[in-house]
Amino acid sequence: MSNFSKFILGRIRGCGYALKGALILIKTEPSIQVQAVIAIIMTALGFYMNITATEWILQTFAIGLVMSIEGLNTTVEAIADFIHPDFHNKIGFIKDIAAGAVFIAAITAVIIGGIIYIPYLS
Ligand SMILES: Nc1ncnc2c1ncn2[C@@H]1O[C@H](COP(=O)(O)OP(=O)(O)OP(=O)(O)O)[C@@H](O)[C@H]1O
Repeated sequence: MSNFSKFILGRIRGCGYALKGALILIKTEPSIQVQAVIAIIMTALGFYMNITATEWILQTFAIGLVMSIEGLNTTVEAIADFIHPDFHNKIGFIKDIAAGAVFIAAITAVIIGGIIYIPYLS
C-alpha cells in the first residue's frame, strides 16, 4: 500500500474515532444533551423567522462553539478524575477554569442570539 493510501486510510479511521467520540458525548453528557436540544430549537426558530444566510452562519458557529468547548470541558473533567479521583484544590481549579471557558462561549452565543433575533421581535 502506498504512503498516500495509508495517509487517506488513517484520516478515514480518525474520522471514525471522532464520530464515535461525538456520539459518546451526545449519548452520555447531560450538558451536551441540553445544548443539542437548544440547538434544535434555535434551528427551528431560524426557519420560522426566515433568518438570512449571514445569520445562519453566525448561529451555526455559536452552536458549534458552545458544543465543542463543552466537549473539551468534559475531556478535562475526565482527565482530572482519572489522574486524581480524590478531592484536591488544584483539580477544583482546573475544573472551574474549564467550566469558565464554556461559560464564556455560552455568553457569546446568547449575545449572538440576541443580535440576530431581537430585531425580528421589534
Ligand atoms: N476532585 C475534585 N477536587 C476539588 N474540587 C472538585 C473536584 N471535583 C469537582 N470539584 C468541584 O466541583 C465542580 C463540579 O465538578 P464536576 O466534576 O462535578 O463537574 P460538573 O459540574 O458535573 O460538570 P458537567 O456538568 O459539565 O459534567 C468543579 O468545577 C470543582 O469546583
